[in-house]
Amino acid sequence: MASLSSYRRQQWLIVAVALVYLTVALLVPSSYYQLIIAQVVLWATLGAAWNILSGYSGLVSFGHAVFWGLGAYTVALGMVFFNISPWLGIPLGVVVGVTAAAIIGRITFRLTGHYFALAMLAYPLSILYLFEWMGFQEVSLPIKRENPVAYMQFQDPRVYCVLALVLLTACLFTALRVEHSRFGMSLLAIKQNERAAEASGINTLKWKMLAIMLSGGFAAAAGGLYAVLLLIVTPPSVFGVAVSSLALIVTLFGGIGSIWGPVIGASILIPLAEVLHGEFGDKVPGIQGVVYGLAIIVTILFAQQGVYWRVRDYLRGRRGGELTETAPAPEAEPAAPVITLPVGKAGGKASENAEPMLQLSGVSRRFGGLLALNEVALNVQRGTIHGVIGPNGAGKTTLFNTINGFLAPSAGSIRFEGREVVGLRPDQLCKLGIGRTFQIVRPFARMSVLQNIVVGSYVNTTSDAEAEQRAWEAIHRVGLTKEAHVAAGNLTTKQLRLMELARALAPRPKLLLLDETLAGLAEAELDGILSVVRQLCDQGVTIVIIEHTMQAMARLAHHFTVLDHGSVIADGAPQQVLNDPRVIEAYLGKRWVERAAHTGT
Ligand SMILES: Nc1ncnc2c1ncn2[C@@H]1O[C@H](COP(=O)(O)OP(=O)(O)OP(=O)(O)O)[C@@H](O)[C@H]1O
Repeated sequence: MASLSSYRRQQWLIVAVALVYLTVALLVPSSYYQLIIAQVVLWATLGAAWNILSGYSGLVSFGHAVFWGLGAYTVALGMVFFNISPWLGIPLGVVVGVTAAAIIGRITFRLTGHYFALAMLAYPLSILYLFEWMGFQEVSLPIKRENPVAYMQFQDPRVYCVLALVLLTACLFTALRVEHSRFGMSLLAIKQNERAAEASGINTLKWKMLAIMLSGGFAAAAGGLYAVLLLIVTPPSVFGVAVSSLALIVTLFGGIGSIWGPVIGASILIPLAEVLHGEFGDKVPGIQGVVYGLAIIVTILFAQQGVYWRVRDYLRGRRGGELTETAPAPEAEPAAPVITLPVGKAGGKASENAEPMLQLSGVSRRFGGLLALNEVALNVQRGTIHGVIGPNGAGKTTLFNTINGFLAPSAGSIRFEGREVVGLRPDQLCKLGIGRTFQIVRPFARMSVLQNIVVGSYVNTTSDAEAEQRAWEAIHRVGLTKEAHVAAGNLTTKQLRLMELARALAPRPKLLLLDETLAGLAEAELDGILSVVRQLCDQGVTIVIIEHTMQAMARLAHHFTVLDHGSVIADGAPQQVLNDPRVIEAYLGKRWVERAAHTGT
């Protein structure tokens, strides 16, 4: 996590930027330019609100106009029908925006990727037609000459700049708080790999719901103020595709996933588009669209993550790839964590009569007509390394997915420490003590090794300091202390594997599922990882490992289970299993079994 000083610096920077805007707004003589400044700030607020959901969690929304429009219409209709002042109308709009966000999130978070993006597009469009159908084609805010201030109707447009700046500052402070908390780290983890985040104990639905509600609230507030500024609201002007697109464009151009992106994007693009429209709009109608189109092309060609990240990467590249805003490594290493085993002994010596830590019986999993797991029975003894092997497509990953809750078994029972765990979510299983790594390592590339691992240690910790302490423990255990502040994107394959291991260790699991942890490593690199895995077992972590590298497995595992076509075909001590003709046949084919029998090997 970023240090406190970096957080404070950013807070001061927000205040400084707001003051610069205020000074410019006060100095600019023409009310036309003052209105443009107010609009810049409102679009930056919409972009920053969009960023809280889409920038951090990666769930791209093409439909933020729905919140903006609901905020605008709440203010307009409240004033027309109930004489409600915008001072109250805007907070009411926020309530409507947050409620809409909660409903939309609950429905739409079932989807991911481009399905989510397209579904989001449907909301503002359907509401646009609904409002037209209800006869709200053009709603003008009544002019209140008798008491303008009570209805937010000011002679001086600079007052609107001040109000918009207050809103933007609140939104940026909130976004900064999110960015520097377990909330933001959890959203970033979801963005990189939602499944890995769940396996790290993160309740992904909870954080996504919070993000969309915050985002919807700020977008609605900005929409409400926009209605006050323009005094007229039409469905296409507040629910139209152009609104959602602009939120996206200013943020993508300025820098996605950073609080500064929407500010940079809106500050460059909105004045450019408005001034060109003012100067050449009569000769080149739609010139604003050209500006936004060019901004997208420039982003795609020169700065896919946006101007902010391009500049930051350039500056960081000159400093040499280290992340400087992270806290320094503690001078004295934290004491090695003590993991106590409730039953049995650590060190790969399972007690013969002890109840297995993990017990699977009759576990089947169907994918349509394919039986990926067929009545699998498996006992993992506490304190052992249990290898699961089998040819490609045998069902090994499906087995892990059912154990850690990604997939529900079609039949059978899974007991962990005597408790039936079928039906529990991955984050709940992680809390119980089941950790997991993945075949494909997906680090949070821009985050440091420490930050990557802190995400894993949020489970069962209440404070950020405790989470960081646990992350350090995990870092020391896998031997990545020196690399703690290096950006994960700069690690070697071996270091990435160790980091992934540390992330799974951070919540102090009792049982660790390692999915092909040795994949992609050179022969010389294997020993380092193998000794870490052995050490973990010696410290009391029970390990189930899937691996293709048979020699490495034979050196590591105390017990083998072999899967083929979803069924267990052998189970026992490594040597006994490896000489089993059914295993040789599954791996090498019938001819090898005959040859082995012939030669006696
Ligand atoms: N979500 C899914 N939908 C349909 N079929 C699936 C799904 N996941 C796995 N399968 C199928 O189930 C079978 C077992 O796959 P699984 O990935 O568990 O095998 P594996 O032993 O891990 O293979 P590998 O060693 O190649 O990773 C395969 O035939 C695979 O195509």
